[in-house]
Amino acid sequence: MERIYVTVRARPLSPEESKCSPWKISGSSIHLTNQPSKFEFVADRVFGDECRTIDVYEARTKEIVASAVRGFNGTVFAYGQTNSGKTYTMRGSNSEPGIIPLAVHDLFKSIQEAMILLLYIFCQIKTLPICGQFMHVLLSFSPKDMDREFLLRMSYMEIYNEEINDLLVPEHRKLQIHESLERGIYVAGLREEIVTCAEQVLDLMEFGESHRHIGETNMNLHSSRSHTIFRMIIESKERVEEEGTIDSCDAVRVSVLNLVDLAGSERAAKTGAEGVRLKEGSHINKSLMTLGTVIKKLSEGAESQGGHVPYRDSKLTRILQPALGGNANTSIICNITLAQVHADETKSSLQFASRALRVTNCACVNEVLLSSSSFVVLYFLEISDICLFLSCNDYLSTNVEIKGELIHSHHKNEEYKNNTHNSWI
Ligand SMILES: Nc1ncnc2c1ncn2[C@@H]1O[C@H](COP(=O)(O)OP(=O)(O)OP(=O)(O)O)[C@@H](O)[C@H]1O
Repeated sequence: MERIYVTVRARPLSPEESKCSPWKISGSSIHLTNQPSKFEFVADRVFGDECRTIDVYEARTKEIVASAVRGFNGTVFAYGQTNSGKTYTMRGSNSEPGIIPLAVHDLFKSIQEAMILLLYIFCQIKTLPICGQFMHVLLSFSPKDMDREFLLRMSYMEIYNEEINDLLVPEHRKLQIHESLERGIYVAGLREEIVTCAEQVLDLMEFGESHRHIGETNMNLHSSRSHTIFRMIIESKERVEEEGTIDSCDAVRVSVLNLVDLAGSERAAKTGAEGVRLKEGSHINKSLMTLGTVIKKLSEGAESQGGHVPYRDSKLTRILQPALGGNANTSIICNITLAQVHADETKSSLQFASRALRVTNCACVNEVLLSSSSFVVLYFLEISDICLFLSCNDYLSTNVEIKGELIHSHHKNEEYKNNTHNSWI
């Protein structure tokens, strides 16, 4: 069991704003200096306005990415009021890459380093002095991780006015969420593009970005009017001598890495929103309120006590359900501003973050053993759209057989083999 990791990032202030900021950061705590009733919040890390995105990335996301390569699901999302720097943090700019490009580069680098290291080991480099960097890589991979081949897919979707649009295929709009025994929770019809290098992923991301809903408000010239979920699906298996065959007993791992840029909560009085912008703002606020309720319920232990958690009240929480109290390593980056004029909004973002700190998840390696005669599920598997659950009783055993069969046939399927044959790296 591991709790959600919470990082706070404050965006830079104008010289005017910084003269009268009521906030003070010290270490991993932040508090209001001018209130009789003391407001203080302690996070895992608090970054002031001079920090760089790479520092925020290294606080936790880097580890989540490395775990995703090893088969653990991971989710990182940026939360905060409008204009607080969420898109700046997640997507970044040319001069300062965001969490998504940093994670994508790291993902491919981890896979490549593992392969290089394997070669070194084959060459008996153990007898030579090992420098610090190699030692670090060596420690982060077990020998089993090194001798694996990977198949990566990416998808990119937005939730705009409670409708799901595929950003990789702009004509795929109003997609539906489904749940089935075989596939778990999934977005039907969402394109999953097979990718083999970081540049390809970032080009696809740029393409997706150009179709995202962005609009001008009084608070932000380029305000995100939708939540976006950038997703990498990482499938891996042990490298076998004979290519293209499923061994008599193959272990397949599939993990999902979600990098989420939420739209920001907003007050119409401040954004000056009317008409379309007002409608967008009300959808944004409504879904963020559901996210807040889900986090509140989880922080009070509702799920473990059999209580109701309203995941279904918004598309956002429904899609992110596994990351909220489920099988994933999850981190929240809470973007705030220290300006006096937004003190109430910042306080409310920090209250959300403090509840998130009390939510625990249970991440485990998603691996299934496929054998030609039977299949043994080790943990929980989400393969593209197929979910398997650890089975201890008859009901789940039956499902495991159905899903194991599906995965088995998935891998044996000629179309799957042809489509993916040259894409394993
Ligand atoms: N850490 C930072 N350093 C420099 N500029 C920043 C930083 N954070 C935010 N900004 C700038 O502030 C503006 C608003 O940031 P951004 O669009 O990322 O906010 P947001 O929280 O995503 O807003 P919205 O919810 O309205 O989409 C942008 O011009 C961005 O470049």
